[in-house]
Amino acid sequence: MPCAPSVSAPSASARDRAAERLAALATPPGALGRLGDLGVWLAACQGQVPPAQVDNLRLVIFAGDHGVAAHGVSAFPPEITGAMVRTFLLGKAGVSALAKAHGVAVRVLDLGVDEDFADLDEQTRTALTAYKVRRGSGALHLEDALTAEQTRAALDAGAAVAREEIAAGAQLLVSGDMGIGNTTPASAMVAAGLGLPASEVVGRGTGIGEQALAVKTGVVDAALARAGARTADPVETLTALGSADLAATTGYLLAAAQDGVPVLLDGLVSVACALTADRIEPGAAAWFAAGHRSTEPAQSLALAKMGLEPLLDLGLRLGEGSGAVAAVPVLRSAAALLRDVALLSELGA
Ligand SMILES: Cc1cc2ncn([C@H]3O[C@H](COP(=O)(O)O)[C@@H](O)[C@H]3O)c2cc1C
Ligand SMILES: O=C(O)c1cccnc1
Repeated sequence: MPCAPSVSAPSASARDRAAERLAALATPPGALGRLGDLGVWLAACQGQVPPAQVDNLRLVIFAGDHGVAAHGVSAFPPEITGAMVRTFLLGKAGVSALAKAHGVAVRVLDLGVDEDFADLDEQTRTALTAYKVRRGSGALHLEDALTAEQTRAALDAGAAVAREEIAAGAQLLVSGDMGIGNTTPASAMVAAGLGLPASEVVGRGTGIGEQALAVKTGVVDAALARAGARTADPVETLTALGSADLAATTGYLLAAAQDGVPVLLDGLVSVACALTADRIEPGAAAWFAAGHRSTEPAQSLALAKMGLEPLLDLGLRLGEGSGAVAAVPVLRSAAALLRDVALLSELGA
């Protein structure tokens, strides 16, 4: 029987050679700061020095609805999820503008939106819903978000999508999220992974006030209590506390790490799923860089647990992949510096 793919580390020899090249550039030692470190990470992921410029970047937005959204945890109604999916298809969302500016390909997939998109033309609807697992996910404080079979199907779907993008030439993958209420399951997954109470992880999402924040905190604590000891297992955590879209995102990020393709992480959902991927296969996080710091406490806590320092800190709290895509020019800057700067030994001084 073939073994399931597992995660190997980025190339230590490419990392060492890249660090040597960085130290030998015609710049004062350390002058490139974190751009230098980022270039070294990229070279280690690619296994080549200098690293190739990152031209082929792909964002996949995993969309889904969340039963918990009917329980007062978001500032917006669930109908926005489907409306935003249509906006991604039109190329008019926040992340669409950023992706256009930075040459990032965007694909949106419905893993669990609570509607059937009957108004879309057949080709668009077929592509959008090809990996759909269910309509909406269970309200995590009251019932499991998914069945075990649905969790497996969603993890496999995300992995298949990552492999399609890699086969099409992706040099770097980004995950995006769309789903009203999704910061609640994402916070619960971080609380489960880090062993923290809701009060330490929960944030304001789309901009909820004090009252809704108290409701959201209570919901996450109730969900953690309901899941109990199952939170010790990352796949069980997805079944109890996640959703179809979050499980697919986890499978996508894990497959990127297994196949040795680097990832720029986005906000809370992306990072909660990255943490879960790293719990499933420890070492996966070595393939991830943090695009930005979101305003959600759980995102910062999960990044710290994975040892990742965000490239940008702009007060962004959008999701969709926006913070990762905004960091793409930083990544390209790092690659350009390690590729195109002369060596001090070549100066002839
Ligand atoms: C118009 C609009 C566009 C968005 N794009 C991303 N989100 C983000 O906000 C939601 C999560 O926050 P919460 O858990 O508070 O609902 C998700 O849909 C996420 O993708 C949006 C939210 C709205 C309203
Ligand atoms: O951190 C995020 O990515 C985030 C925050 C609020 C709403 N949606 C996403």
